[in-house]
Amino acid sequence: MTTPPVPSTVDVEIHLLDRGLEPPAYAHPGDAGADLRTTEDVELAPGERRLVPTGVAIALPEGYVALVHPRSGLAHRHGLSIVNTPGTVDAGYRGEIKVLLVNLDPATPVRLQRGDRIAQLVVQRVERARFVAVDDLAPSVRGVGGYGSTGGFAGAPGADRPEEEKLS
Ligand SMILES: O=c1ccn([C@H]2C[C@H](O)[C@@H](COP(=O)(O)OP(=O)(O)OP(=O)(O)O)O2)c(=O)[nH]1
Ligand SMILES: [Mg+2]
Repeated sequence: MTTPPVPSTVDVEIHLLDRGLEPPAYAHPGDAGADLRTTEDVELAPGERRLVPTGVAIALPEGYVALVHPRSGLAHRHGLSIVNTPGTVDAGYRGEIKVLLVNLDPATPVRLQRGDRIAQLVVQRVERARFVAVDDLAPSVRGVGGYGSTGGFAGAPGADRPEEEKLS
């Protein structure tokens, strides 16, 4: 019988700037994102965006990043998203993590109360690139094709036109 692998964890220092709120937490074992809460009551009109505080500051180890992702349930039910999704929290950042919320619903305001879970923080390893200048890039199968070069969806306007024509 094989033993299940031990989940990978990393210690991340956290400073709770608002001790009245629950700290970020994973809702289930195996979840990638730990939920972040708003410290404030917030009302967002349709189309409005707002930088919302979470009351949390962290010190990531070098070689890690924390990404601020929307919560899919709030996006689905209320059209609540994040303008700069996913937000990037650098390893060297010691300030309060904030969430740039946007109400994408065309008609209905979003009303959040202090303590509501508004986003999720995904901590992951990240490589730093050493950029090496060259005159010719290594060839690849894709080459310079992008922006829909492999096709879109069947009902899209112009879907019957050749791929090269649609790109120009
Ligand atoms: O959703 C986010 C995104 C960023 N930040 C904080 C942490 C991050 O390390 C810092 C800078 O973010 P970013 O590099 O994305 O913004 P910038 O516009 O490039 O600002 P800067 O010039 O400070 O790097 O802001 C957040 O709290 N929440
Ligand atoms: Mg930056």
